[in-house]
Amino acid sequence: MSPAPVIGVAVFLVKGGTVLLGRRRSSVGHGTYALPGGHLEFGETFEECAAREVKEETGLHIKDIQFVTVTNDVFTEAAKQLHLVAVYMRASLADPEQLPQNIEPEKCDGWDWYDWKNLPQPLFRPLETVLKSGFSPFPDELT
Ligand SMILES: Nc1nc2c([nH]c(=O)n2[C@H]2C[C@H](O)[C@@H](COP(=O)(O)OP(=O)(O)OP(=O)(O)O)O2)c(=O)[nH]1
Ligand SMILES: [Mg+2]
Repeated sequence: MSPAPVIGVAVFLVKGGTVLLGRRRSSVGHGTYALPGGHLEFGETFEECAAREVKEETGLHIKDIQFVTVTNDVFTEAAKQLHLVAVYMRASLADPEQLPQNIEPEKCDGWDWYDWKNLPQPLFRPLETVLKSGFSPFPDELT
């Protein structure tokens, strides 16, 4: 039988015209740039999951957490079949001075801020899907 779809929550953490990205070391999307995020746990709201995952992966505290968009991707070429629903949230730093730390180096090569108009390549496929749809995490006045 096919495995059940998995629910991920990913966060567009924005600062000026930049977003926080890290290169994945996980088997799914290894070597691609992705947003901080992780799997929704039982009983969590999307906002709770976003705040928890960003804290666990980068040490950063976030605020103004809002739902922005959702993707639905099926990875069939991987050894393990994966159907991924990702809920994207947007947030900002609770303290603009706080710096990201690479708390889970086995999962990520490190975090950095990237200009939205000049993103690194390759991007994690679900994130690529979001971009291709024309989505921007920035309010009109910043783009
Ligand atoms: N981190 C992250 N995950 C994403 C993005 N887009 C997307 O579909 N996802 C999906 C992939 C995963 O199946 C799911 C969770 O992300 P993850 O692979 O970082 O999971 P994780 O190990 O940090 O989570 P956990 O099992 O510790 O809770 O969300 C994205 O841009 N960033
Ligand atoms: Mg993660």
